[in-house]
Amino acid sequence: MMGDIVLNRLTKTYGKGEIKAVDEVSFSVEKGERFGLIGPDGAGKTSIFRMLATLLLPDGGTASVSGYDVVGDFRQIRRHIGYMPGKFSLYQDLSVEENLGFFATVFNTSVRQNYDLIKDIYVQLAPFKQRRAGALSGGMKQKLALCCALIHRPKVLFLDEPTTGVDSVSRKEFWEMLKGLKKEGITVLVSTPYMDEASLCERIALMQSGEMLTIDSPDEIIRNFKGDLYAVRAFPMSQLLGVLKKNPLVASCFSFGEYHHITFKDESVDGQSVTMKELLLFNELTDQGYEELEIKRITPTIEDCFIQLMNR
Ligand SMILES: Nc1ncnc2c1ncn2[C@@H]1O[C@H](COP(=O)(O)OP(=O)(O)OP(=O)(O)O)[C@@H](O)[C@H]1O
Repeated sequence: MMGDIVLNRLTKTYGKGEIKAVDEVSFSVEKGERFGLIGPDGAGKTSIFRMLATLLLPDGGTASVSGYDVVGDFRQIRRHIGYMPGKFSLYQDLSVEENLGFFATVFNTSVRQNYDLIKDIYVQLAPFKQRRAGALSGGMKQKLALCCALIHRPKVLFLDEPTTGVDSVSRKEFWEMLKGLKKEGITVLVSTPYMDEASLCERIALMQSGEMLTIDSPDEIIRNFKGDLYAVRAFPMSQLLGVLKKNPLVASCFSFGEYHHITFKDESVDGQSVTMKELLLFNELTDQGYEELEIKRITPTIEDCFIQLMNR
């Protein structure tokens, strides 16, 4: 099956080729799918968006959007897509209404013609329609930017970190709106540095330093976590990470909020099962004087999977 967005070994380098921002990345997004690019700053997400939106030329590989080639067919693509860049997509000195009207005019259409598509989102903005975009809250700005990216009824929507710097309530609302676009059949490629947003996509690509770590549904990625994950907490917490890292039972260990997350080594130590290792570790740490010790089996999050894949 031919995907709606197809990347085939797409590559972007900067400088004299020494910075590989996007390194032979391949993936395919189906029509109507909500697909997430998940990765920290510098992973290469923005470069991918800019190449797909025909604002940046690839240095290698190919990519197409709805069958149009990003190099040869850039005009068709520009008419066909909606693009919400991470920053500065709005005119700060124009009002809410004026921004929307402007984007409609650029695409040779009117707000009235496509109002039904943005209605659910725009009603939340309507009370502020006279306000300068620059004076809106972060969450409101993002809603307006989404409306502006949708106003010409694009078939494919590119959203580059739409929730960065937005409060958690607005982030939730924003994802609800994205889910609502499913019924319109719009293909959505969205990026985020927030691992907890990964589960809101149907499929995700985890990215780091220009490379894909894995591509799958969030559930499947979690199912593929290698080993059993445990959360460990004890008092005092300060030296515990180092102690765990040195422990021969422990395979991996990293700090995660108020806990440390660990996996045990695969090979059995003196024929001990994982449960026994948990017990052994508990006893060892108790002997070392740790108090209020807690070791519990947990389900990995996407962030745990990311860290595991990164260190593979
Ligand atoms: N114009 C440029 N010149 C030189 N290096 C660049 C340029 N644009 C991006 N880079 C580098 O390429 C790499 C990928 O950047 P990119 O912006 O695509 O990543 P990102 O995942 O979107 O991160 P961010 O959230 O910071 O934008 C980074 O190391 C970045 O410093």
